[in-house]
Amino acid sequence: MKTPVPDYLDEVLDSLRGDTSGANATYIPELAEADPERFGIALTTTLGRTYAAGDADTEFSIQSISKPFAYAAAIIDRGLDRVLESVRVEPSGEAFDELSLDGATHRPKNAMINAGAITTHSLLAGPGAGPEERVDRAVSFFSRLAGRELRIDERVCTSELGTAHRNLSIAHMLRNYGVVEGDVPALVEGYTRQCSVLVTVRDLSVMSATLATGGIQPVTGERLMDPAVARHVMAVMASAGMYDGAGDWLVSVGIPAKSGVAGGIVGVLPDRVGIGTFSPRLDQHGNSHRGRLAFERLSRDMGMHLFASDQGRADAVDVVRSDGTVTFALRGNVQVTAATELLDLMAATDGTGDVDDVVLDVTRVHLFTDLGRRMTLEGLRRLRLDGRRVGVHDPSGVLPFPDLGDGTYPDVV
Ligand SMILES: NC(=O)CC[C@H](N)C(=O)O
Repeated sequence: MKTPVPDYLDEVLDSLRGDTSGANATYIPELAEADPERFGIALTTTLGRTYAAGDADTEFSIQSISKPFAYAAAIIDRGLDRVLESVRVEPSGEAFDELSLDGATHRPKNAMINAGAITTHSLLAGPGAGPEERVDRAVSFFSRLAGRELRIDERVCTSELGTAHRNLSIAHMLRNYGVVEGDVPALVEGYTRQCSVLVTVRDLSVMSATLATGGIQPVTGERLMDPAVARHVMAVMASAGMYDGAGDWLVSVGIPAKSGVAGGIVGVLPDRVGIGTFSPRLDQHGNSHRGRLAFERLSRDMGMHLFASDQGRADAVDVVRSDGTVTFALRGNVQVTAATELLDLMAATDGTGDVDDVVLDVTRVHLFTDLGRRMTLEGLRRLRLDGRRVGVHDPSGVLPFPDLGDGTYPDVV
């Protein structure tokens, strides 16, 4: 059998291909030259599977889609408090390139508009970092998120730097108010290099799936950020990622997202999927027109709206019984839903006198929330009090030090 998911994605692209509304960005001359017919989509689940259709392997510059990921890196490098001192988390309702600062604090309103993103870039790689280190930090972090070595498109970068007057004026304004320090042209060059990293929709979907899992790259299994950082970034994407179209996007698509002027859009549905689309013609907000329509289709057809209440989560508990052993295999993120399910299933083994051993298999768990962990361990503790032998199978260490509350641990199996 062949999975029908790529066929579905193909159908989505085919149904939208004829819509040629909008236009390539022209303020970066190199982008005006891009083939406007390109159209690609990819979707990566939190379990690490990628499905793609159309121009899924075409590279384009990441542009503003770099902003949420650079923001995550800055929070990792400097700590959230330090970053919040420089950049606020309020939606601006303004265009991406607005010469915008909060009136009272003279701070950029969020990290998704250029003023905030230039500031974020200045915070990369620690206090003493120079321009090159900041760019290296961005490129290497993006590469780990994508799971492959990414590179900068020097032509796009040079092209943008030739006409970067607006970003230079934003950066001078930031420098004037003491929001950023040091050499302004070098800062704008670094930010522009960050925006010129080449990606495909596959890369974008894997990068955003890493936010969806709460910071674990779902293909390589590497933890790249704390769940709190991923949550913070997704929340800011939801409120400000689509600039002055953010409210409309959140209502009609309902997927936290970030667009770039080269025509990419990245979207993330926590605990479920990361999505990337690419189509160069932009609407009046500077967001890809057909990309938006593709997101609307996915949201509608696949029930992906963040606030839809009728959708199951990827998290699940499988129960396998054999010869006196019952294995509970957990999957996804273990929070209140999966943990209550697990406890109910554990309680149901009570009546079965033929079970001696209980094994908890957490091989496919991305993370335990605090609550999920406490509930799971409490279930194991109670099963042991009932006279069962309990063991945990945890090859990747997602449930470290599973103290059952009395200083003892389950067996390792
Ligand atoms: N919206 C965007 O993608 C803008 C990114 C572009 N590099 C700029 O700073 O103008």
